[in-house]
Amino acid sequence: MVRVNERAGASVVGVLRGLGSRPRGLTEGEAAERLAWAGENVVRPLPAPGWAPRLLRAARDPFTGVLFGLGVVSALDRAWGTAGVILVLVGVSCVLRAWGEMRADRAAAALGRLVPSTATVRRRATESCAPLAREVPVEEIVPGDVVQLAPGDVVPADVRLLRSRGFTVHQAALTGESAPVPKSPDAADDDGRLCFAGSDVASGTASGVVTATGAGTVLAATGEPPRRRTTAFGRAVNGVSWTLVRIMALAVPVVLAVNAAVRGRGWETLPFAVAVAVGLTPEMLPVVVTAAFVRGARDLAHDDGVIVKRLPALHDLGAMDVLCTDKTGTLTCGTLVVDAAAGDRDAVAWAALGSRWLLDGSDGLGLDAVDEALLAHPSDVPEPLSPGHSCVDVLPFTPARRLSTVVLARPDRPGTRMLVVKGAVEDVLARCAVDEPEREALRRRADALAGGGLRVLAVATAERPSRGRPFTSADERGLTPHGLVALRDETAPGARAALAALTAAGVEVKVLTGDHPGTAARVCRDLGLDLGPGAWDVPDAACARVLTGDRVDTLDDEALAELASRAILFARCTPAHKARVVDALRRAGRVAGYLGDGVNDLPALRAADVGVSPRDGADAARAAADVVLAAKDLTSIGTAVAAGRRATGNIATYLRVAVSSNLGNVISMLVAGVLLPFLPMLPAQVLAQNLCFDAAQLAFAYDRPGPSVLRRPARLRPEAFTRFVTLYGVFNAAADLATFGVLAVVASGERAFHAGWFTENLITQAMIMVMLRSGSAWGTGAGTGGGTGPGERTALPRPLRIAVAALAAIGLLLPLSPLAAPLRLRALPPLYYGLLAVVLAAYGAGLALACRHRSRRRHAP
Ligand SMILES: Nc1ncnc2c1ncn2[C@@H]1O[C@H](COP(=O)(O)OP(=O)(O)OP(=O)(O)O)[C@@H](O)[C@H]1O
Ligand SMILES: [Mg+2]
Repeated sequence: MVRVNERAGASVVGVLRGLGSRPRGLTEGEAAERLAWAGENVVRPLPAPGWAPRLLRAARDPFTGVLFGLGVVSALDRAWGTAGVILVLVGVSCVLRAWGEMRADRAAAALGRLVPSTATVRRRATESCAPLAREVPVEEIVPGDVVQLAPGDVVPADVRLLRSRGFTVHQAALTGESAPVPKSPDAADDDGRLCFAGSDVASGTASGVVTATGAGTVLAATGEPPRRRTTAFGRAVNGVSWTLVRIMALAVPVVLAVNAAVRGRGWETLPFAVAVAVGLTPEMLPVVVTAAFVRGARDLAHDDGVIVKRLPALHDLGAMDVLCTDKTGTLTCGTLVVDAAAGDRDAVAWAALGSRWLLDGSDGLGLDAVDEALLAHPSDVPEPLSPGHSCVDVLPFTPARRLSTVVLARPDRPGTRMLVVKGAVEDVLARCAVDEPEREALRRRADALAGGGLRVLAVATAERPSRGRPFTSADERGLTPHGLVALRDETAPGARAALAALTAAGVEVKVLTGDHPGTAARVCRDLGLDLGPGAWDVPDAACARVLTGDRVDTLDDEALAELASRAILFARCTPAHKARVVDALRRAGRVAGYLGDGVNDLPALRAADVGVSPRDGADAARAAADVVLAAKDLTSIGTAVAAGRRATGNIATYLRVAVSSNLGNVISMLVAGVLLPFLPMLPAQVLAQNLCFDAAQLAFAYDRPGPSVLRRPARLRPEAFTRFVTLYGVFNAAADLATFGVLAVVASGERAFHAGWFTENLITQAMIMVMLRSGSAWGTGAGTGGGTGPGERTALPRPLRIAVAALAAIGLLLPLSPLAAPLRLRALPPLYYGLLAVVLAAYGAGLALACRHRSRRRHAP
């Protein structure tokens, strides 16, 4: 029935007629009917991928690539046993990875649904009723609905504009382009008249008729939105993966060369060399990662109402070492009150007049806290204009302009128009025609008021001859100032404590605001952020801790990265400045979070490693954020950071334990391969052992890391990781070699050797699972290459206790069970177990000593 987008070019009347709608909107009955045939307005850029694409994507990971390569090499060599084992490993790891991703996507989608979004539509109860603007869930929008749009809204469907005022949108979700694009019903082409689902309203207000919903929108047709750059989590996992891949690739030639040099063996050692390399893979990584994230995100949603929309953001939260936050509405309450005594009566009256016309022209939409405060202020002065005047145009506020203008027509002077301009003091004064001393005096007064923590606006007016074309920002010139308006904004309760807690947890806090540096500096000091000595208005040297947007503009990327690391407060920032500062911090190697609630925070929310928005922030801010906080309660960000660190700590524990024991095995296999006349481990045994290890290590997703993990940013650091696994890998190999010695004395034959090593391997693995986890009684191995202080032990959670006990039991009992024969293992003499106990005791003592030594070194002053 209603074909849509191609009608965009038609006249407003034509479009409305084509859609069976009217400027007053649909009736509730019509809307319900249309919902039934058009379906819910759910824009899903791509249907959730099925198994095949997921498996393909899983196969693209570096481990799978190496494993697959090794499998091909084995097959070419006709080593069918090894090739078979590898094939099983590749298959299992791809399936697990795909399954993990599916679970993660479902969990994220379920969490995402907890953050509902709404849109404002104009509808009528019945045909004869007056239209009412009301909020409806975005899913209930139908073609023909008349929607109203204001700054911070996400455009809910494809919309043909009917009316607009200074309307601009970000189309980043569609085009990746971040600058706001103007839209108007009078634009020359379709692109200018249409707003697309998924765009964010940057400034101004508009109403429009919905031309397409759900799968019919351009967003649905375009497919996946432009991908964000690699996240901190992706970088960390890549770093660790490639370290392992390098070791794996090195293992094959080393095994071949050593065997050739020492034993004079040729290519026949290839299958064995391959098995050694395969032994290094941490196959369970994707499963442990998903389980840790899903669990962390569920707990956060359940206990604290914090929604993690992109699961790896949990790692990025834990890894975050700098949090940039906006000020107004985030660190402050955002409920402004006019301070009449501090400002000028004349200015307050003019500003209130401007706000009133803004309200009138926008159906109450698009008013921000400043205008609301002015409207709420009880007027004690007469109207500055005689009654009967009307508003003919509006140049709305944008964070880049920092001012707003209403254009009024006066009945007493028909040929002229009156411009009423209010905005940031610097920006308004720059447009005023006054002599230097007066300008300077106003500026000084504004600085003094700002220094007291007040938000200050300047108000100015001008008369212009009326003319045919609309007024533009070029007309905001030669103004006459009317003085200053001062507004009070209390700091948010709990903000000081929350910032202190973040700082104590190793997260540096920086404030990025569009406000005056004086006002912002005062708020920072009130919240306990140390800005150092010196005044904000002395550039650079005196106070490097405060930077303004103007100064940011003069710096190249390198200089900005350096200064941004030192500065605490960035004032008079446009949205672009905020994003540039966040980018600079990331370039300087920091993991940067951004906390913000408004349209002026959107580019920065997208630029950050992790974007955080409060639930009552603008729709667009919530849509752009990775994490949505329950309320304006800043303490919950600390809770979310702790959850992120816990999840990362568990992943790191898994990696450390899995890779140290695997590396230990590789070293032992290398040595044993040279010493023994037979293979130290058969492919089937490698697989059985891997399966046991993998199953047991899944329990790490349910570990509770020690408190030290929560004390500083938790990052997977490839270098620290490599050092750690090398040290404990060598330890592990030493225990293996001691066991080989024991076996040489008490056992004879291939099967006994394999059985002896199998038992020792599983028990040592159980031991390091207990001893190398963070928060263990042996005081080591914390989070991510870090260390646990003395007395920080946390009890072994139940899943881990069961896993460890089962692993040790299988190690002891399998060679005695009926499974021993198919695995080509054999029972061992009792003497072996006695001697093994001695080896294990020595290994345990050695581990404990090494752990203590490491942790003492870390905690040395
Ligand atoms: N409705 C408004 N009308 C006119 N000027 C405004 C209005 N709102 C804000 N301003 C001025 O523009 C400046 C920048 O506003 P912007 O919204 O970018 O940031 P902010 O609200 O001050 O701070 P934050 O970035 O911390 O949210 C304000 O400091 C104020 O001087
Ligand atoms: Mg804000």
